[in-house]
Amino acid sequence: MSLLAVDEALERILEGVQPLPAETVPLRQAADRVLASPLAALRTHPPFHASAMDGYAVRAADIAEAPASLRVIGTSAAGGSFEGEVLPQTAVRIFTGAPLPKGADTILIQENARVIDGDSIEALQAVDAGRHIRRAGLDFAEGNIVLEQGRILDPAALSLAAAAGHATLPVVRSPLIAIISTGDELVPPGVAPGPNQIVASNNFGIAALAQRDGARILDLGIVPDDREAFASAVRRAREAGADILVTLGGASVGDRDITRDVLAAEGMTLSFWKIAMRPGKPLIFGRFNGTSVLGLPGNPVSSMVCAHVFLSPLVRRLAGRIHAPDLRPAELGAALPANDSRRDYVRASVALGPRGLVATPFPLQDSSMLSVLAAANALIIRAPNAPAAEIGDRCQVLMLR
Ligand SMILES: Nc1nc2c(c(=O)[nH]1)N[C@H]1C(S)=C(S)[C@@H](COP(=O)(O)OP(=O)(O)OC[C@H]3O[C@@H](n4cnc5c(N)ncnc54)[C@H](O)[C@@H]3O)O[C@H]1N2
Ligand code: MOO
Repeated sequence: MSLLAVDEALERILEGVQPLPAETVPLRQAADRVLASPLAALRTHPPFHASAMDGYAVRAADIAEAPASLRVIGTSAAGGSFEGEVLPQTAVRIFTGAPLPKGADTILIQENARVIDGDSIEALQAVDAGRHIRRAGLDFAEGNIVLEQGRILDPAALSLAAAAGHATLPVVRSPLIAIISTGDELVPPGVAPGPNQIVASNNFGIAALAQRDGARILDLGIVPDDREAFASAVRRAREAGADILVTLGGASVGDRDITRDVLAAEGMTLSFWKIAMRPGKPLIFGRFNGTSVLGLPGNPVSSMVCAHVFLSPLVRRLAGRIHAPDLRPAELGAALPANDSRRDYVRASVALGPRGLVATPFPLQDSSMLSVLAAANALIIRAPNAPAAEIGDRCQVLMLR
C-alpha cells in the first residue's frame, strides 16, 4: 500500500483550521503578537502644524532679502504654545515639536540667525515658506487605518499603535501547545541517565520552534511507556485547553509504541498514520474536539523535520500568521543516490557559489544525529523515486536558518 504523500498530509492537518479568536491585551504584551483586526487611528498626528527644528517661527516674506532683522515677541516650546500672532518683522522663538504660531509660515533654524540683543535677531539667510514645518496630520489622521489585520506587532508597529492613541490592542490568541515526551529510556537534561537511558532532547527544539511561530508551551514532561501514565498526560493536555497536542516517540510499530492506540482509546479520531517522508515516516495525525494531535516520531531529527514541515504551518495558521517556507533553488555540491518512494529531507549545508546557492548534503543522514541537524542550515528536498543525482544538478532546498 502506498503511503500518504507529504503535501496531502499537510492539507489534512490544515483542513478547516482557522486563526484563533482575538483577545485584548495591553500594548506592551502585544509585542510580536498578530493584530486581529485593522487598526484605525484614534487621533491625528501631528495634531497641529509643528516645527521640525529649533529656531524661529517667521514670515518667509520678511526675510526674503537677508540679512533682515526681526523682533522676537515670544516663545513656543513643545508642550506649550505662543498664543499671539507673528506680525510683519517679528519672530517667535520655537523649539522642535512645538506648535507653529499664527501668522508664521516658515522656520528659520537657529544656526541661520544671529542674536542681536535680548529681543531681536538677524536672519542670515532667506527661507522658503513651509520649510521645517510638519503639517497637521502629516503622519496620520484620525480614522486612517494605520495597521492592517494580520500585522506582526513589531517594534515600529507598537510605537505607531501607541501614537495613534491605543493603550490596548486586539491580538490573535496564541495557540497553546502541549508536549508529552514518551519513553522509559528518557531522563531530563541535568539528570544522570541510568544504565540504558538517554537524555530527552526533542521537547526543547520543538518548543523553541513552536514559540518562534507564536505558540505558548505546556511541557508535560516525560512519561514512561505505560498506557495509563500516557493517557493521564493526554487528559492533562486536554484539560489545559491545548490547541495542539504534540507527542514525542512511540509512533512506530514496536510493542511499546502505544501512542496511537492510547490516543484512539482517549477518543482521538485518527486522520492518518505513516507518510511517504524520510525522516518522519511514522507520523500520526488526528483530532479531539478542538485539539489537533501530532504524534511525532521519537528519533530527534525525524521529530524536528516533521515539526518544520507540519507543526510550524499548523501553529502559524492558528496564530494568524502566514506560513511561507523559505524554499530556494540550488545546485548539488555532492552526488546523491536514487531516492526510494518517500520524499526525502536531506540535511545539507548551503553556501553561495559562483552560480548561486550550492547545497552540499552531509555524508551521515541517520535520523538520530542532532549534531548533523544542528550543523545543517537547509534540507534538500528530494522527490519520491528521484533518480541518482550528480554534482551540479539542480535541486530545491528548504532553508532552516
Ligand atoms: N520495524 C520497524 N521499525 C521502525 C520503523 C518501521 O517502519 N519499522 N520506523 C522507524 C522510523 S522511520 C522511526 S522515525 C522510528 C520512530 O519510532 P518511534 O516514534 O516509535 O520512536 P521511539 O521508538 O519512541 O524512539 C526512537 C528513538 O528516538 C529516541 N527518542 C524518543 N523520544 C525522544 C526524546 N523525547 N528525546 C530524545 N530522543 C528520543 C529513542 O530513545 C529512540 O532511540 O522508528 C523506527 N523503527
Ligand atoms: O522516518 Mo524515520 O523518521 O526515517 O527515522
